[in-house]
Amino acid sequence: MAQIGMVGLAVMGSNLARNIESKGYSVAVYDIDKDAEQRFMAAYGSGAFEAVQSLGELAQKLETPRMIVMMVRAGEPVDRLIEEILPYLAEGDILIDGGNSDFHDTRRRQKMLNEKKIRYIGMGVSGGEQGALHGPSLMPGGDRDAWEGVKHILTAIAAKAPDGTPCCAYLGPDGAGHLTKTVHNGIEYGEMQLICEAYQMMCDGMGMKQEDMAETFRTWNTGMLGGYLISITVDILKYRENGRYLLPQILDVAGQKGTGKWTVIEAASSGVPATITAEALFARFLSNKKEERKRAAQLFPAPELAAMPGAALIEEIRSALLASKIILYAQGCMILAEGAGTYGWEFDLRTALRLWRGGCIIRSGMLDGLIEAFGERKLRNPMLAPEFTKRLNEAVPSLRKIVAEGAARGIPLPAMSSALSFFDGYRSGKLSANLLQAQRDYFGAHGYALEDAPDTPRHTDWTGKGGKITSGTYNA
Ligand SMILES: NC(=O)C1=CN([C@@H]2O[C@H](COP(=O)(O)OP(=O)(O)OC[C@H]3O[C@@H](n4cnc5c(N)ncnc54)[C@H](OP(=O)(O)O)[C@@H]3O)[C@@H](O)[C@H]2O)C=CC1
Ligand SMILES: O=C(CO)[C@H](O)[C@H](O)COP(=O)(O)O
Repeated sequence: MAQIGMVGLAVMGSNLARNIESKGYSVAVYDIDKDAEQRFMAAYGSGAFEAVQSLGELAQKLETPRMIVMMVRAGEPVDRLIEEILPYLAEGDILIDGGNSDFHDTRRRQKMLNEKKIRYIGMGVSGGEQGALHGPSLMPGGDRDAWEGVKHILTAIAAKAPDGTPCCAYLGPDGAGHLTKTVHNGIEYGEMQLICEAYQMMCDGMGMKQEDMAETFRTWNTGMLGGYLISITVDILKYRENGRYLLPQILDVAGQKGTGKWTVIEAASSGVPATITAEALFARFLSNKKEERKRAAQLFPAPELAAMPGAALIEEIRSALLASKIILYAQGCMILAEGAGTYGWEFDLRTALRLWRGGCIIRSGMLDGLIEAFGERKLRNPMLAPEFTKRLNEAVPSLRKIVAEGAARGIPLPAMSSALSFFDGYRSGKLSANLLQAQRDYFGAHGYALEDAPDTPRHTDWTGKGGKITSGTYNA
């Protein structure tokens, strides 16, 4: 009998199964793609693995209560798999969805499964192929007693943070784990786009050679700015195939599998201005319009300016990246905090931040500072913590300079520009929304309030021709 089942043996499922087995557990493995299953057994079958031919056989081969991890594509395949496996499960069995599921789906599935007395965990997994094999960051949410049943396995396979604690902890009920993973990926989108913009400034703005850019990113891989994404950027910049750098040969059309989009949808639903992830997502969409972009490039030439000189400018790009990254993480924290309130979860933001210190794609030198910032006092935004306030005041002048240089040269910097706009909006005691409210009241009788009576709605007949009926003043 096997102690745990793994369904889906592509890159994540197969490596997680190997990780679990390496910690002394026996694993029953199953994939609908029988070639994938055979390849897995041919390579690793000498270990404590047992391949099964059907979901019914999987259920028979597992110790009870059964623990089954699903590592399949998010969306309809998860629903289909649950429907197919359900007849073979018994009361108290534990199903874990380790894919990148939309947390709304996880909430729905947990409710449905709990009614059938099946325990459910929606678990974010991050770290890609290497993380899954050697230690991922695991973000479980769902049934607490299911967590109690599986935590010995999950904490054994998880990455360890620099202080030695496992990057795996229970985050809260139903969708808490998957929302945490979604926001992780939203931050991932933002940070990747910011790094790409720094690269484009160096490459197109300064005409730097690829080996010099690699060396620059290498020196940046320290402190708050340092982290996994900077380190892989160094490797990518250095990589050659047949003597030629590979990076310039790669088609500039970005893919995406949904989590960035869901982060932006959740941010919009809960009224959080997650501007950097939104711009990073839209930048991917724009990259897809390759043919149109090529045509437009003929019609709209870039401003002709000499390449930007100087080592000092590289330091400005570094600072601009740091300022943007602080704002990006602050926006991510805002989404999580808002989500926890909306869905009524007992959710400690610091637990999520601790899980991101090892194993995951956004592990970086910024996390300890964020955990400390939220520990000190009930902060809504880490930008208001003294350490981050100081860093931002030091680095934002560089962000202004780089955004201006990019604009003058026609280099698109959507994530950095939106970081700066957010920053300036956030630090403005007075915005132009007074005019906006007046416009809404003018054309739709939506009402507005005065500075000295913010809770008293009023309406003005701006043209002298309006009626006496006003619109409701609710916010959607
Ligand atoms: N790749 C990554 O870096 C990361 C991926 N994830 C998430 O993990 C999940 C798995 O990703 P990944 O490993 O990349 O794999 P894929 O999503 O590419 O493939 C999943 C595997 O599961 C199989 N499968 C699909 N439906 C079933 C089913 N009903 N029963 C059994 N097997 C099934 C697929 O077979 P077939 O191909 O025939 O459909 C395939 O072999 C996804 O949700 C992904 O978003 C999370 C973190 C990182
Ligand atoms: O979850 C992941 C990393 O954390 C996966 O690699 C995911 O596929 C990345 O998102 P996208 O494919 O949309 O870039």
